Amino acid sequence: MAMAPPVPAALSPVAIGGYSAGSRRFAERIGCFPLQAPVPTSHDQSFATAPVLPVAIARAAAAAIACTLVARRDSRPFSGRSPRPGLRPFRPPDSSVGRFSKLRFAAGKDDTTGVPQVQLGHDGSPEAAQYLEALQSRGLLGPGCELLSPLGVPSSLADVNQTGEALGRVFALLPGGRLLAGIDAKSWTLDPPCIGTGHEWTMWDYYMSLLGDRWWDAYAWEYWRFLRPASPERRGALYGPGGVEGGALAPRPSSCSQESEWWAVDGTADVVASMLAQHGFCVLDDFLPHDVAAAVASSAKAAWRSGCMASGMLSTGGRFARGDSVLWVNTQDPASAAAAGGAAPQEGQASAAAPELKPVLESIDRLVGDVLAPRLDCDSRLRRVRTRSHAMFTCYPASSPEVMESPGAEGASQSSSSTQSVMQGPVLGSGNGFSRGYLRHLDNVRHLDGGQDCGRVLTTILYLNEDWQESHGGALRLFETSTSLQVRAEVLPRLNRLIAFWADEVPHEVLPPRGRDRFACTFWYGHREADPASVAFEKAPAAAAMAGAGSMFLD
Ligand SMILES: O=C(O)CCC(=O)C(=O)O
Ligand SMILES: [Fe+2]
Repeated sequence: MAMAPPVPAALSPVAIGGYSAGSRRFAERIGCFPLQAPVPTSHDQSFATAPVLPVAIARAAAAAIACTLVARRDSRPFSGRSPRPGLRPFRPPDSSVGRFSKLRFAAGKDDTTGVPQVQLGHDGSPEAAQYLEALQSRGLLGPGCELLSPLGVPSSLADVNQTGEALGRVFALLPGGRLLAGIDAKSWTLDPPCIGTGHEWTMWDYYMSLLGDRWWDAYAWEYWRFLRPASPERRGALYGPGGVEGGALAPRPSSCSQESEWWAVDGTADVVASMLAQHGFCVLDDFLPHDVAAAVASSAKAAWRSGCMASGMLSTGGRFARGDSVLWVNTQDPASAAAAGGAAPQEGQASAAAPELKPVLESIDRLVGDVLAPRLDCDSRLRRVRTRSHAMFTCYPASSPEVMESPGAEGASQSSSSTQSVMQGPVLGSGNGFSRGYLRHLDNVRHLDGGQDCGRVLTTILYLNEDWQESHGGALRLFETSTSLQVRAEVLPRLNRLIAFWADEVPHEVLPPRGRDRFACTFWYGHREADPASVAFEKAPAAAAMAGAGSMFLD
């Protein structure tokens, strides 16, 4: 077997975020956010300090979960206080409790409209009718749900009925063609506002604690019911004529001969800034000279091949939501760090001397500090920026052959035309209860009920994948903030493409890549030094940019 190439010095891990296994399990169990990122003490996944959780919160959460579990064991509907604000257990009418233990998912997709369609079948029984009416009356059927037969009339669906299994009374055909295992829907279902709120992950943690791996089916059910493609007007405004991806793509003037930093030229810079202001994100192709981007891409690949990337971890401790592997690389110049008070990189840290990262940093800093900040001066967010994170390299590994061959993969690859790309979703990537992309989230949940401000203001991502086609999946799907699961745009992770978006305003999801590893490098601009892995941002609009900000790591 060929030897993996050596890791370039520039990519030796600084510290890879995460929590000690014990504290992570604890956080997962009670579904609470650790309040403080622990300071890394070594270069692996373990940190010495466990996250600090106020005892009162921990006890309250544990008690609420215990109460729920007891309620379930007794087969009584959950009647305790909801442990998660925003989580409202759904209770079907009493007569149907216990009857819908086999909500069955099967294959289905809509070929014509591009609107994700969930088709619901049932056995025609009064209980099924009650259940579906209850869903409908609570607005829980979702916009794409369609009954396969009128209530009271059994739905005929030959291939589902032929399985020979005892069917439940209600079953669902989801887009993507994947046959999902049944979930127990007897005591609750999710409320649309839960999806994408600050409590989303604690809620899914909670469901996981009840359902084990089957939580994924619940997620898929909710996702496909409520996913809405971008409206035609929105598509026209964001995607450009005929384009299905690259929303708010900054137009590179054909007259511009400048290869490097063409986006900083006056008129174009105005367009870029106004895209961010108008849409909340902007996309720049050919962001760097090609050889600079290619060098970063090959470093990322080398790091992945040499095995020095570690599993991405949520600050909640949950692992299920993301399928990437991560490597943080220090971008701080050792000399200036030392001058700023001895915050020199520790053993194993890479430095700003990393030749392939230096021009990247210079360009991204220039974009944020010289192009966006002065033009968006009235936007208080950019004025607050004082720090920039180190570089976070990510790899979302190619889906395994089994996933590739599943009906879901087939369904999704057929959907590569513009109207149907929206049919791709996380269901395709699921396996062992984990996502192979990164489920919908915000990079900063500060606006959301109970959300904590992690300090991130602007997310910038440089994509590193040559010849990436739509059939490779892996798009960054951006959602509207106001409406649950309303798609805003999709962006393919093409080499040398940069996307910038507001960390607290644009919910997004990474769709699972197909057949190819997907690489990217992310930097966050923040308003305080405590943001993970941050350093002072020299071009910071804030008057008192933090000098020699410390390094905290949390991926
Ligand atoms: O790689 C991407 O496109 C986005 C990754 C992401 O959302 C994250 O790391 O927070
Ligand atoms: Fe993100």
